[in-house]
Amino acid sequence: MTDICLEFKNLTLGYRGHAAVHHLSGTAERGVLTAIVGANGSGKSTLMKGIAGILKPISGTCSTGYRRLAYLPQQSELDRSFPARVIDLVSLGFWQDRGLLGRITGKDRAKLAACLDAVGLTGFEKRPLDSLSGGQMQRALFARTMLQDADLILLDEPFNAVDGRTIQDLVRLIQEWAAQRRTVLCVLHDHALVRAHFPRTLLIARKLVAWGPTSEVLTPENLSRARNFQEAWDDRAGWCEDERPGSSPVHEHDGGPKQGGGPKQRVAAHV
Ligand SMILES: Nc1ncnc2c1ncn2[C@@H]1O[C@H](COP(=O)(O)OP(=O)(O)OP(=O)(O)O)[C@@H](O)[C@H]1O
Repeated sequence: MTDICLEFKNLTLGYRGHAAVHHLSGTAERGVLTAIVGANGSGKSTLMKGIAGILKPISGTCSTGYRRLAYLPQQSELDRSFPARVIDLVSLGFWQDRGLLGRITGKDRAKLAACLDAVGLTGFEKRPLDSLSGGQMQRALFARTMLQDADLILLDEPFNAVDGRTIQDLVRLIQEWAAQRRTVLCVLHDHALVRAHFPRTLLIARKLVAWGPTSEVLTPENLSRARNFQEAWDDRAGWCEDERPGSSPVHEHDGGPKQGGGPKQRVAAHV
């Protein structure tokens, strides 16, 4: 039995016919902690949405071998003015087991208390969400993620506007998840943090630049290639930049997988 949790085959994702992530192929193994790195607009969140099934592929496939998925979007995509308390938000982690109106059992309450304790929020149960600091909110969202008991966890910029102490605590939790054989993909901008704590990295610039051991991916050469790809990108294009008029025939990503033969990857496309 394979230990692959995720497999991309020539995956292209985008919006209204405009591709945002091109021809991604590779695999992620179970229990591996991977950082997703790239400039603003390089397609990191688009990739997360594709894996979560929120965006359907324009072409290619994203196949998954996971049992349960937990997806934590960027904080900017969350509405904190919703009149709810910490306990309401965290209890949503039971949704897959209990449904929205399901009764929470005594055992569930003990689990909930343990998760709040693990993120340092014991005593915050009744606090309204709009009274939390950014770091406290992120801790509550991590507690909800823990309750989901997912084997594939997607975190989109979880450390934005979060202080060093909170980052340290949350990184420790992420490492525990990986030690429990959960697969974690985490979008990050801080390369020092990635080098220190994330064994694997996927570097993206609308297409895969490199994917593999972090020390082999975050090289000056790969980062410079990523910058060049990104700068050359035309957001209005509906086709691959490798196949623009004048180089080879144009395709619109609607005829199934067609390889766009870009520059060769320097690192094997699997983790
Ligand atoms: N809902 C949408 N509709 C149309 N285009 C979108 C949508 N969301 C993202 N895009 C475009 O897709 C491209 C990739 O965006 P994406 O958000 O995936 O990048 P990112 O790497 O996550 O950026 P950042 O680091 O700024 O969060 C961008 O050109 C963006 O404008």
